[in-house]
This record gives sequence, structure tokens and C-alpha cells, in this order.
Amino acid sequence: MGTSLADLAEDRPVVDVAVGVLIDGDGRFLLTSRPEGKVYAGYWEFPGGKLEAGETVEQALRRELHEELGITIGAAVPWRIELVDYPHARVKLNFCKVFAWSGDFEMRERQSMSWQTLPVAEQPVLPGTVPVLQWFAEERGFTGATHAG
Ligand SMILES: Nc1nc2c([nH]c(=O)n2[C@H]2C[C@H](O)[C@@H](COP(=O)(O)OP(=O)(O)OP(=O)(O)O)O2)c(=O)[nH]1
Repeated sequence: MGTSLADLAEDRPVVDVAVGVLIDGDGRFLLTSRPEGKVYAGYWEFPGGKLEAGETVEQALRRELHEELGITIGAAVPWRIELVDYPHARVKLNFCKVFAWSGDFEMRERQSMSWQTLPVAEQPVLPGTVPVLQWFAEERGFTGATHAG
């Protein structure tokens, strides 16, 4: 039996990522654009980043959102997990809802931020972000396209 490309893809290590879905008092959620110099630069996503050794998802999320946005989050409520195979990596996205934070938003990586509801007006949206919009649609009884393009 030979090894197919698919088998090799399955063997790629999984990179754990903590992703924050910040929701404000009006039910809007925060999207940020990926900074220059990263893969998918300019694409809109939920803020977050990779876990460092020994970190829990919540710890990584608290660190990343402080580093990237200057805020300190309260509790991170685990929502859903998604596995995405990109050409550059195989990522496990640990999405958490966040309803409380303190501090003023600062775009420390010169990214942009945008509070959105459905349908999302910003584009392009990162492929790994699209399912989250669908989960919101299901939760909120929203029908129709969740985002442009
Ligand atoms: N933050 C975030 N990442 C996402 C989302 N959807 C999605 O597929 N990803 C992917 C893109 C990247 O492959 C990975 C996150 O890695 P990253 O490069 O942003 O993480 P990082 O800030 O730790 O980056 P670095 O230190 O390596 O520069 O997860 C999302 O909604 N938010």
C-alpha cells in the first residue's frame, strides 16, 4: 500500500489556536483584519492566535488579545471547535465567546477592527471564519447570505 497525499496531509501536526468571539451589549461581534506580513493578510477574522507551550486556550486568548488589541478579557466561554486544513497549516480553532473585557482597544499590529452583525459587510472573510457566521445565523434565526462575496 502506498502513501497517498491525503494520508500525508492527515499526518501534518495540528496547530492549536485560541479564537475570541467578542460580543457587545447590542449583540454585535468584533472582527479584525489580519496584519501585513501574515498569511491571508487583509482577511477579516476573529482575533486570536496560536497557543504557546503549556498554555490553556483561555490563557492563550487572554495573552493574544492583550498583545494584539490592548484589552484584558474576562471569562472565555468555550463555544465550538473546528479543524481546518490550509495549505500552510492544519489548525484546530478553539472558538470562545467573550462578553466582558476592560481597557481601550489599540490596534497594536496596525490591523483594523469592525463591530459587525449579520450579514457581515467587511470582506474578504477568512475561510476558517465563515462557519462561525453560520453558527451565529443558526443561533439568531438569520436566513440569507452571512457575508458578501
Ligand atoms: N485568529 C484567528 N485565526 C484563524 C481564524 N480562522 C482561521 O482559520 N484562523 C487560522 C489562521 C492561522 O492559520 C491560524 C492563526 O494563526 P496566526 O498566524 O493568526 O497566529 P499568531 O498570532 O500566533 O501568529 P504568529 O505568532 O505565528 O505570527 O488560525 C480566526 O477566525 N481567527
